[in-house]
Amino acid sequence: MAPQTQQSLPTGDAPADLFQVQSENVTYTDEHILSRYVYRDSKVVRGDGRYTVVPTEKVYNFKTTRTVPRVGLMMVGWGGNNGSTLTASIIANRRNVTWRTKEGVQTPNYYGSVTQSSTLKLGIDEKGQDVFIPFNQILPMVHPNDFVLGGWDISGANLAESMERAQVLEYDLQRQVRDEMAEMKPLPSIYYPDYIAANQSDRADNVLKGSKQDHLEQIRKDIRDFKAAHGLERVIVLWTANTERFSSILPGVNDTADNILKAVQEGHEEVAPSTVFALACILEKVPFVNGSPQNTFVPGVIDLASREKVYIGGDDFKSGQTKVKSVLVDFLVNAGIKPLAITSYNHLGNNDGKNLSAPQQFRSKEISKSNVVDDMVAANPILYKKGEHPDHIVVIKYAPAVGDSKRALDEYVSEIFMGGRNTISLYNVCEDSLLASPLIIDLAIVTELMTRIEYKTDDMEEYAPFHAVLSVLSYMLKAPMVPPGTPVVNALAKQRAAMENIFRACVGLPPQNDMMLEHRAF
Ligand SMILES: NC(=O)c1ccc[n+]([C@@H]2O[C@H](COP(=O)([O-])OP(=O)(O)OC[C@H]3O[C@@H](n4cnc5c(N)ncnc54)[C@H](O)[C@@H]3O)[C@@H](O)[C@H]2O)c1
Ligand SMILES: O=P([O-])([O-])O[C@@H]1[C@@H](O)[C@H](O)[C@@H](O)[C@H](O)[C@@H]1O
Repeated sequence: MAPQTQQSLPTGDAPADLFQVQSENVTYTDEHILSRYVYRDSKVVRGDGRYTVVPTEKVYNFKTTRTVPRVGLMMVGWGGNNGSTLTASIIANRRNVTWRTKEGVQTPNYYGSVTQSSTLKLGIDEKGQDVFIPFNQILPMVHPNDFVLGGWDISGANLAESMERAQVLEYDLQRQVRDEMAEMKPLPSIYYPDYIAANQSDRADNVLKGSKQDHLEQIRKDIRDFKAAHGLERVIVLWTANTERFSSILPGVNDTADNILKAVQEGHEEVAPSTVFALACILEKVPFVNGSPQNTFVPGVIDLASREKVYIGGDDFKSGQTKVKSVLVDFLVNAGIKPLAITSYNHLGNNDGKNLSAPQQFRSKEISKSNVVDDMVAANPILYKKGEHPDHIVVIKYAPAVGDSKRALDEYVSEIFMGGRNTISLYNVCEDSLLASPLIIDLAIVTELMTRIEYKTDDMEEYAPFHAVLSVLSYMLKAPMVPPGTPVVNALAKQRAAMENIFRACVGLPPQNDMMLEHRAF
């Protein structure tokens, strides 16, 4: 069989459809891609210490609208390090701005975005070679260059001032995009001081007055006005504002849709700004994604999103230290190696770090960073008895001098063969915002794509959207939200495979299985 050679991707702008699937199970119309997909799994029946396994099949019919709408991305916390960095980067990519650093001329890209800079295997060619395509070609997706950007911030600084304040991007790039960014000004936002660190108060010069109900109505109006002003067909709202403290879950207050809406009307103190934003979005039929760790989605919000069939997703961008952890622990446990202690320490000096230096805001982050290994540990009862798990320590310290350049130090101590020990130490340094910004792109793109996909099983009369809680976003998130009562998956490879295989199914392709029998059985 011919050796695998580095495959070159199609150059230039891919045609409207880079590929078409020829199958009796796939139909292309001008409006839709229709696929009939046989979902195969195995049903396990427990016996007396033995299992009976029955392979199962269920037909899902998928319908994907092919036309990509004009999409607005409204960020809460637009003037922050992530929001300003993302905005400058999209402008740079859109205008193909180049800039000089000591390493020479730099060109814009979307590295770190799985939709823009990763590939997937389409199949094998006549020589048995793998054929790869850009991930964003598997289904029609919005291109980040086409996002219409806007949003809110409690800081009134324009986006050029915010970019300068963030100190993330090289000056030679900043100077070339600052004029355009200076025209961008965040809308006034909701500010409830006790939800974020007191050290944020000096930024809060761009805040809404009035009651919580007034705030809800204003955010709804902002969304409608933004949509109308830019002729948008779809708006996605994404929280990249500061980490809030957790809200208490209170029966009669935030446990149902009606109660949480009543709590807002009554101005209940236990309703966070992020929750008001989520409610406003749901009522405007606009998807809302939470890039921070707080429990924005109290039960009442999930109830309302389900009732209104509006997508919500979260929590907390999975950008660096946790992303590595969700790969490393998956490798160790699946190799039969038993992590005994995971110590994750990091320090950073940006405003996020400043906010997280307050105990309640740190606690929100500690929770989202600590649960990421639970599914991998629970899946291996050979290594871990029921309820047993590795020591897992999370430390975050604020060191202004290092700015956005987060230092992450991790130590993994594991038990290996015959009582041996293995210690892996990692030192991971990078601009936190350069890790998070591509995730914002992917969260917005995948969320928008999901609004154009419906499914119908043979026992359903009509096509329907997926569950309101978009668990398919989990690859980009530390603490993935899932429909109530369903399993949480944190292992990064599984998360990516799920997203890829769902999109493959929408064009009638089987899940990627890496069996490569064509290269093993001659
Ligand atoms: N790698 C990463 O950067 C990363 C990874 C995971 C999660 N996050 C989370 O993303 C969020 C943003 O990170 P960042 O580095 O951009 O932080 P940042 O502090 O630079 O930006 C947050 C912005 O939100 C604004 N803000 C605070 N409360 C607001 C409100 N109620 N409404 C509107 N704006 C408000 C602030 O003024 C600030 O401009 C943080 O919660 C952080 O924990 C970041
Ligand atoms: O995603 P990740 O690198 O594990 O976690 C990061 C933390 O280490 C960092 O302290 C925090 O400021 C970022 O918001 C992010 O949450």
